[in-house]
Amino acid sequence: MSTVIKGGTIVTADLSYEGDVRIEGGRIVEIGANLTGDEVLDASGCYVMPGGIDPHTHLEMPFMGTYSADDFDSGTRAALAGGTTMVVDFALPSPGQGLLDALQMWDNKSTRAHCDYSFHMAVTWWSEQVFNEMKEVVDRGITTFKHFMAYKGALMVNDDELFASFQRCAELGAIPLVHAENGDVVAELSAKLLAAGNNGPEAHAYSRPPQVEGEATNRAIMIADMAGVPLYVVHVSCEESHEAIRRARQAGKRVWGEPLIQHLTLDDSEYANPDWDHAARRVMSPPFRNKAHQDSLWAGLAAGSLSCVATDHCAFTTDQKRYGVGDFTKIPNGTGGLEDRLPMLWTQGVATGRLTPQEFVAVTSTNIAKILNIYPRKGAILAGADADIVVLDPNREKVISAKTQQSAIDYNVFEGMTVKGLPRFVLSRGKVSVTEGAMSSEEGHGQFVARTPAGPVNKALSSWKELTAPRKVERTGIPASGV
Ligand SMILES: NC(=O)NCCC(=O)O
Ligand SMILES: [Zn+2]
Ligand SMILES: [Zn+2]
Repeated sequence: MSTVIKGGTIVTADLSYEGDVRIEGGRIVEIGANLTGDEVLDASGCYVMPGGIDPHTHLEMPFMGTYSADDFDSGTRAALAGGTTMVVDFALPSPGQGLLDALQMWDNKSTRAHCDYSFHMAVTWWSEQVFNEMKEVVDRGITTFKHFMAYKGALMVNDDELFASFQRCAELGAIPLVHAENGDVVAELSAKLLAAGNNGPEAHAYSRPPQVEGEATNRAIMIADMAGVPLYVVHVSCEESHEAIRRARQAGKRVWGEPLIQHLTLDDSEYANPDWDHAARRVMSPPFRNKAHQDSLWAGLAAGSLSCVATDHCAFTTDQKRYGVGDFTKIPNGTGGLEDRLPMLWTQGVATGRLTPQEFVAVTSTNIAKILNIYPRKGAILAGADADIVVLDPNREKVISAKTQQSAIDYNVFEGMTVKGLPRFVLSRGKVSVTEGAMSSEEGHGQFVARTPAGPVNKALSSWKELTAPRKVERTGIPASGV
């Protein structure tokens, strides 16, 4: 059985050209003119692009006394509906829990996935057990380790733990990720705000000013540099953090920054909304920022100082958000976005001229595939690549509404916004999973994507570090001790 995507414009991270794409056995087998197949998908007037890869999701994650509401069923349906064909979710051991134990939990949950997926492993505490299990985790194809510099008293790790874990990542050819916010300062500011009676959702934003993010980003960059390892900074929301990444990259450090579609398109005026639910639904860390920070993030995507657009999809229902009535620190942190990332980025990025279609592909798919060392199996339209494809119709439009979304929650932070640029078809390893908004995906179709460590950047960096490592100077004729 073969499928041909016919008559579209193929757009990759570096090229745009007319061509048909033939798929067999879940892979792209041929690209050319006038191809034939058993099934034909009409892509005329559309862009044929690598399916989106969302490198940052939290599906059915235990967090702040509850579980995020989208699981691998609804979450990956939402992904596919919006043109995302792979998600990378965070396996999150609770402090004291083994990494392999947590991995087993995530393996069990992910059997419901409709699209392919991989995991990052979180390092939420440090011990000999964690040190040892990191090797086994890498051997199982998980080569990225996330560290929370915030959430003091829960997931946060301190600088000595960061340094130890980063050095272990360097040895294993793995990449550390950081949630960069100064958790000590956030805890102090939160307590101060609460003591002053400032307990509404807007206080969440006051407790996490851009400085806490800029400071932690810079600290993580320097610690990674000393450990001799690349660094990936998740949910970069502000100029302070972007500036630290930009400066590091200009100095030759291997650092990637990931803004979220929410931070690019929604701003902090949301927290001033008089409706408590409206504001609380938008509580996430880092919080939404002002327009100047948004401009910085857009500029970073165009300039290449920021690399990937993610969602940090961590959706909680309104009832769950209400755990924090009277105390903003108890509002579960997180927002949704999986279904909306590509259409929002196309509408507000490509249609406005802030990004080219090629840059769109780079920041939604190809760059992260390269960082994760799964390119060109993922993130590419090439013979041999997995047929994870979005056929994007630049003229299809809709108004975003919670009523028609795949996500299990009862609202959408982009509610009422018009998006133009929607999938006509979405294919997951060759399976047509979405046709003009109608779902035909299959629970359990998604497969785990194992990754290999020591990608090109890790290799280059370790060669450089080895070359420039401290070396003892061998001397002859050393004078006698002066004592
Ligand atoms: N971002 C957020 O508020 N929630 C999800 C967990 C995290 O990434 O910090
Ligand atoms: Zn985070
Ligand atoms: Zn996250």
